[in-house]
Amino acid sequence: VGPPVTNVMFLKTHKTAGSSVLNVLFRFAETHNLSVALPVGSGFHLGYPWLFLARYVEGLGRPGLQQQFNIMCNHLRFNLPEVQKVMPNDTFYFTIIRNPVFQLESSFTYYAAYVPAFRHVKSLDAFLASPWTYYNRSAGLNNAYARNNMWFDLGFDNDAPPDDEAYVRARLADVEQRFQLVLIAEHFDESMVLLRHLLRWQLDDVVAFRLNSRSTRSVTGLTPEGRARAKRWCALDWRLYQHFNRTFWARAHAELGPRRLRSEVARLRVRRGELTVRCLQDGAAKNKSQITDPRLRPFQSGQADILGYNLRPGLDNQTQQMCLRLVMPELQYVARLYALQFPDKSPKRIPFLE
Ligand SMILES: Nc1ncnc2c1ncn2[C@@H]1O[C@H](COP(=O)(O)OS(=O)(=O)O)[C@@H](OP(=O)(O)O)[C@H]1O
Repeated sequence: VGPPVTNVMFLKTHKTAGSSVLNVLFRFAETHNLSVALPVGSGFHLGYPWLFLARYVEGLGRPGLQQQFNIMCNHLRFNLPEVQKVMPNDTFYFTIIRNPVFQLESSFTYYAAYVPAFRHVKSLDAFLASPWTYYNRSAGLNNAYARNNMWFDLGFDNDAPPDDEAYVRARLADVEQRFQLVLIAEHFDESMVLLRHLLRWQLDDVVAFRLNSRSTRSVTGLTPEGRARAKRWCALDWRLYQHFNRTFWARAHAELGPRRLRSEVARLRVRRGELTVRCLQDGAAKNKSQITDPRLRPFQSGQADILGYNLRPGLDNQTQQMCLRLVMPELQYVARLYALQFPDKSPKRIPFLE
C-alpha cells in the first residue's frame, strides 16, 4: 500500500491495443491534473520512427516551463537516456505487446499505402511467401512497420539475426530491466488488473472501451502457412512475445494469485458492462459513417475500417463528460490535452475534421 503512482511512462508499440491504454493514461492525467509529455507543435507522436529525443516534447527546455512530466505515452521509438530527460527518476515504465502474427496483419491493413515493403503487394500472404522481393533494409525507417515492429519500437535493430542467441537474450534482459511490466494485448483485462494493482489506482481508472479496432470486414485471416511464415519473418518479435507472455502469467500469479486475478477481472468486466450501457448508444461500436459527432471520429488509414462510438443522447453534463473521455479517439485527446496544457500556443489541428 501507498499513494497511487503518478509518474508513468508507457511505451506505445504499434497495433497492439496501445490506443486503449493511452486512453486510460490520458483520462488519469486529465482527472488528476497531471502533466503529459505531449508532441511538440502540430505533431501527434514523439518523433516516430526516429529514435526519441527530448526535444520532441512540447515545452521542454523553455525557461519557466516545467522540465519533467508525469505521464508519457505517445508513440515513440524508445531511447532511454532521452526519455530520462523528460521523466522523473521514480517513473513506472511499462509497455504492451501482441501476438506478432496479428500485430503484423493489423499493421499490413493499416499501413499498406505508407510502408514501402507493403505498397506493391496485394496481400499479406503474398508478402510473406517472398518477403525479400518487397522488403529492402535500406528503404528507410518506414519499413519498420513490416518486420519486428515491436522490437523496433523498443529501440532495437529489427533486422538483427534472430538466431544470435546471446543478442536476443541480452535485449530481452534489457526490456526486463527497464520495464516494470510488459502487458499482453490478448489478455487485456488481466493486463489492466495487474497494472492497476502495481499503480495502486482505482478500478474505474483502468476500465477502457476497445479503441482503434477494425470492423471484422477489414480483418483478413492468414492461411496456416502464412501464420507460420509470419512467425519466422518476425522471429525477434516472436521471441519477445513468447518470453513476456510467460513472465506475465508468472507475475500475475505472484502478485495476485489466480483466484484474486479472476475475481478482479470479473469486476472489471462488470464495470465495463455498466459503463457500456450508461455511455454508449446501442451499447456498441460504430463504423465511421455511423459516427455523428466529429469529435468522436477516429482517424482512418489504409484498408482498415476503424470503429468508434456514439454517446447515448440525453446524458447529464457530468456523465457526458465522463463518457466522452472514455470514447475520445487518440488524436482528439492529444489536441484536447495540448490545449489545456498550452493555452497560449496555437491548438493542434486535426486535418480530417476540417
Ligand atoms: N481492449 C483491447 N483488447 C484487445 N485488442 C484491442 C483492445 N483495444 C484495441 N485492440 C486492438 O489493438 C489494435 C489497435 O492497436 P493500437 O491502438 O496500438 O494501434 S495504433 O498503433 O495506435 O494505430 C486493433 O487491432 P486490429 O483490430 O486487429 O487492427 C484493436 O482491435
